[in-house]
Amino acid sequence: MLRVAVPNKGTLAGPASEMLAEAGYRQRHEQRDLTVLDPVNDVEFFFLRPKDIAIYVGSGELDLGITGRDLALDSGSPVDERLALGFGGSNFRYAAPAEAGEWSVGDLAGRRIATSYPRLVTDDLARYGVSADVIRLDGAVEISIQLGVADAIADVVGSGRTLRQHSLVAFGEPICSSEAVVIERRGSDQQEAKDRLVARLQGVVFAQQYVMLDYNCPRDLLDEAAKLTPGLGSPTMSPLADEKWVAVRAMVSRKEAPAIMDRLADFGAKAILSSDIRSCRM
Ligand SMILES: Nc1ncnc2c1ncn2[C@@H]1O[C@H](COP(=O)(O)OP(=O)(O)OP(=O)(O)O)[C@@H](O)[C@H]1O
Ligand SMILES: O=P(O)(O)OC[C@H]1O[C@H](OP(=O)(O)OP(=O)(O)O)[C@H](O)[C@@H]1O
Ligand SMILES: [Mg+2]
Repeated sequence: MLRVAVPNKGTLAGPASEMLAEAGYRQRHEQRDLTVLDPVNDVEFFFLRPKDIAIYVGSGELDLGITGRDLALDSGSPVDERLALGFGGSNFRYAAPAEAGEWSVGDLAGRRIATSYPRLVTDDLARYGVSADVIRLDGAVEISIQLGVADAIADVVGSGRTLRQHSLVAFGEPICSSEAVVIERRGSDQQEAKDRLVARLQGVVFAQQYVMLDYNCPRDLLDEAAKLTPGLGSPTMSPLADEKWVAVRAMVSRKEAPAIMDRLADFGAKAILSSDIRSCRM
């Protein structure tokens, strides 16, 4: 049986479970449940703290895990990234008080840097050849400067609201650009079962990036229509009762769909419909 780690709380927990459910796996109904057995798919899910997941997967106790790329890197565990899931996006960045002027990474030399991700920070400072005092805190890192235990911080930046609230300004290149990822242990077994779960999740990730467009197109404009909506292979075209018209169906990128629909309408297509795709295998 495949053993898979899923975040039990925090930013990644809800979307991770929703994505697994969409991929056809049984998920917990009770927030407090720590395990869920899915006998149909021969998988057992373990609901763990996001920070601990790479440790369980890296030790070989669990076969796969969903966690943040930043957390996986910070764990130092021997895990590989199998799939990026497209949610939980953030940047891990240095920040310092706005009133202290413009900082660069070199200015961190000899300073105290508070963070919940000490390995990420230590490794990054080493890349710059900067020697500083890394102070490990569990959370609420943004307040540490105000409270006098640090001169600068390195933390997760999502919307940037928390930094602004504490009059902090990010500086330097992002240390890590993160999102939720599926990780596995380097060189572990159960390859076939792992590939199946990853393929199912890939199908959901892919489906979320596309919509299905259906529209009726005048037959003499089909070439133009095919250029606008080439689909992934080629668009499906079916005759209609009225011979002058053809029904066209093609997948298009979700982001580009509204503009493509405008252009289809402009050149005379009718009954242009966009619908969600829930999952797919390409
Ligand atoms: N706006 C955000 N705030 C916090 N984490 C985010 C955000 N966006 C994405 N993430 C990602 O979520 C993961 C951290 O999750 P979370 O903060 O829930 O865990 P935690 O800090 O260990 O738990 P907790 O905050 O409950 O102690 C990281 O991979 C981080 O990059
Ligand atoms: O840029 P923003 O959208 O404001 O989000 C970033 C903040 O969210 C996270 O905190 P979290 O809620 O996980 O609390 P924590 O600091 O206790 O981990 C992170 O550590 C930042 O503090
Ligand atoms: Mg957090």
